[in-house]
Amino acid sequence: MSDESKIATGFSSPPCFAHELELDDNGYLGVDAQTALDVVRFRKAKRDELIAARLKLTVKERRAIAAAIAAELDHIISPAGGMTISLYWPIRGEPDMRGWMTRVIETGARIALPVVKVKAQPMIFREWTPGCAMAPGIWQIPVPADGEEIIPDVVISPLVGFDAECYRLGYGGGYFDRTLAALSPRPKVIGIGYAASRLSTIFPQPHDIPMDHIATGSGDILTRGG
Ligand SMILES: Nc1nc2c(c(=O)[nH]1)N(C=O)[C@@H](CNc1ccc(C(=O)N[C@@H](CCC(=O)O)C(=O)O)cc1)CN2
Ligand SMILES: Nc1ncnc2c1ncn2[C@@H]1O[C@H](COP(=O)(O)OP(=O)(O)OP(=O)(O)O)[C@@H](O)[C@H]1O
Repeated sequence: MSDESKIATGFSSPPCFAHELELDDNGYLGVDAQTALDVVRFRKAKRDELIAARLKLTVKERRAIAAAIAAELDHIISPAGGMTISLYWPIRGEPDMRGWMTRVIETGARIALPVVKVKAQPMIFREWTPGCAMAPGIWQIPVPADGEEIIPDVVISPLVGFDAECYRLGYGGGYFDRTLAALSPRPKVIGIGYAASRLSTIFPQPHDIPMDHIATGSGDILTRGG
């Protein structure tokens, strides 16, 4: 601790900022309105920047990174019969993991995709198999057209950005955070994205749920708290 803050507070531990927290409409602790607005602005600017940067990668580069991420995923979770793993249908330059999804099914594991049934609510998951009937979901992203709701053991989520604490920056809908908050027991959560999408911090807010691992195909798998 710096001498300056010791002098300022007279205490040997950092000051408590609990008085700056308040309950929002959802009943959870939030930061003050100005801070929340600053974070929203920062995230929007970073999203636009990071998506534009990854769209500049060539198809060949993106393919090589997706293959390296697949190898890291095999290392982290070893897909096998009895497991249900959720992934995503790639958009806007996200790593395309559809080849790996098919290989995972060959191990006997099941693949699920997220479905936004109600805007600004937790997503549900439906099983995906190669060639299954698909229908356009939110943002026209294809989702399995029908099938019962299933609960994944492992959720693999695409990252627009991430930080060293394994916090995720997504598309600003709060969908993964809401979904993870609603799942009990909580699945293992792995974020995947590009090494160049790393930020020093995403300024985590009370609603942000960190990933357990982040794989970028760079050979350096991030583990929360590790
Ligand atoms: N490929 C893929 N599929 C996915 C996700 C993903 O990240 N990647 N999702 C992962 O979650 C879900 C969709 N995520 C979405 C996130 C935001 C908005 C959206 O409407 N954003 C608003 C801004 C929100 C706001 O500011 O309140 C917008 O762009 O206008 C839509 C879908 C489900 N499917
Ligand atoms: N558990 C929750 N309950 C209620 N609102 C939430 C919850 N999680 C997130 N939100 C809301 O969603 C908004 C967007 O969150 P955030 O910026 O973290 O989205 P994101 O993780 O980038 O998006 P996505 O997961 O959709 O890709 C937040 O400002 C917050 O109001």
